[in-house]
Amino acid sequence: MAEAVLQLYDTTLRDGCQQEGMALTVDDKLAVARHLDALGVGFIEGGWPGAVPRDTEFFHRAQSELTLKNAELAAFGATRRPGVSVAVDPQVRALLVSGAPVITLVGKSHAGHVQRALRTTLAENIAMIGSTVRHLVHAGRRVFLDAEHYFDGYRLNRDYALEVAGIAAEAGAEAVVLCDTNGGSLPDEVAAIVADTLAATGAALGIHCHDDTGCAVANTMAAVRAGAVHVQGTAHGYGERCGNADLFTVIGNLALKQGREVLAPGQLARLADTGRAITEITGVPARPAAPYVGAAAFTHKAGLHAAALRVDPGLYQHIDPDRVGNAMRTLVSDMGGRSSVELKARELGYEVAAGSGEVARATARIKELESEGYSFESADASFELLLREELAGGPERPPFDVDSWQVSVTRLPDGTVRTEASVRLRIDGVPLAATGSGNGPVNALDRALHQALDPFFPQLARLELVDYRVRVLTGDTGSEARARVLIGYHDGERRWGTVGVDRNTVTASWRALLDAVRYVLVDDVFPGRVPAPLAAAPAG
Ligand SMILES: CC(=O)SCCNC(=O)CCNC(=O)[C@H](O)C(C)(C)COP(=O)(O)OP(=O)(O)OC[C@H]1O[C@@H](n2cnc3c(N)ncnc32)[C@H](O)[C@@H]1OP(=O)(O)O
Ligand SMILES: CC(=O)C(=O)O
Repeated sequence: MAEAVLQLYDTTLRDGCQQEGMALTVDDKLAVARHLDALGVGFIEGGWPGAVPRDTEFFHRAQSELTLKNAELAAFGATRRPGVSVAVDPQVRALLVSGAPVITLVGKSHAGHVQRALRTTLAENIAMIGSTVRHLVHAGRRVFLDAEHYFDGYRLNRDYALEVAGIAAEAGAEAVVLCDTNGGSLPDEVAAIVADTLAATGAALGIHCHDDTGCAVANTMAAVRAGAVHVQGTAHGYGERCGNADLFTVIGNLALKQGREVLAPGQLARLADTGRAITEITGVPARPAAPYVGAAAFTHKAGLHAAALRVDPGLYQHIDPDRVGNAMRTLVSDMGGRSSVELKARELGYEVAAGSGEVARATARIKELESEGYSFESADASFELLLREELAGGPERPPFDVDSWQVSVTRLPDGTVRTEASVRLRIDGVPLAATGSGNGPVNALDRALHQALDPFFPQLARLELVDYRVRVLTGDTGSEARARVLIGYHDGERRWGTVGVDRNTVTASWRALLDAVRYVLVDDVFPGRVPAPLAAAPAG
């Protein structure tokens, strides 16, 4: 028998927005909807018009500003209130006014919730669901019913849960979406309850899982195996408490592990980019380790893994990252060997061989420097400078020399604090000095360096310090603590990092600052570098 076509239903803009820290503007929501549509999901739930003013505005603006090519817009809302005629219920009316072609109603399927939260009778709740679905279908809308607390409700009172699913289907709901609202279920229970509900009602079933047991994706997959044909989830698993099922993971699993055609041909390769674009808009980072789309999903640190990956990337990767638009990355660290250095060097555009002396020496230096507190995995630029030294057979001629630098922090009588830095450098033997002030020693040193060097090297003007992290590494007994400073830069196109270590935090910072400047200038003094993208900015 042919497998049923699966409906992909995204609820990032409604349930995803119930996540702590998520506060999207209407413009943000419109932008996220465009990305989801471009990916090719079937339904985009935009919010709850009539309840949340921002969502009312979203649906209003969507009518003129959102042209969807693949998806249908769904408005979410509750069934009519107890004892109120559906025709006059203002919230039901707001759903129609939203203009959304699809309406997803939340209805209670847990007898205890009906009696205690809704404070009505079991029969009235059945009537609320039936009459609201019929009303909206009669008005020409496609309707889904989100059966809230379905799995817990089924465990409490199976007959009642089945009655809710049955009445919704009978009234015209296209799918009855079984919700694991509290997210407490496990995959075998979900599979059994979906299968039983399907057998008892014959309704088209959907699944909506929360991740409170860490099983939202597994539960979703189990439900599909058991016969669910409509799958709900959110980008990056955004959602209340522990989140929702991560729709990107579900899509990857369905498409690549089960051969289900959930997206149009070629669209799967947009998955990682869609994930990155959405995090840019929400400002809520995705987990680097998120399957398929995470920045670390195909990132390798262990030396033995790198050795095998050189032979065949499939030896340590479950899929080819290209299939989901992601990329393999290698990290260099003290846990790597020559193969890690070789792979990283190639990633950066250098042709080297693992057996070469240069690679062996770079590997040994990394191990030694990391034992002193350096960390190269987020400092690609510092690694590249080290590698180039080995490839060049010694330190490269610096584009400038440093004579001295100085920082002063002064508290003034009016209570303000002034931080100033001065640097003394030489370019081709010619001395120059500059000063800079900033909101702290690193900022002031950065400005002084720019002040001195930008007139000679205009390409430095693009360099922007975007991240500064300092970690104090407590020494072993008897040795002094050191500071490790990691600095992140952006030049408008690429992002990279440098590292410095010293007992003095400002000196460690200076080293990282200097590496960044040298990194930008090496192309001038050492032409011939094969341009290669540096580590992509992590999604989120
Ligand atoms: C599982 C889910 O995620 S469902 C989605 C939940 N999302 C949201 O709640 C976000 C939007 N919510 C809101 O803006 C508000 O809560 C509103 C507008 C819906 C309701 O606001 P208020 O009327 O002020 O009430 P309050 O927030 O205290 O909610 C309780 C009311 O909702 C009713 N209610 C609860 N569940 C349901 C339901 N499934 N169907 C219909 N009514 C419901 C309760 O009976 C109670 O009504 P009462 O005040 O007449 O007794
Ligand atoms: C409807 C919904 O979001 C839930 O039950 O979890």
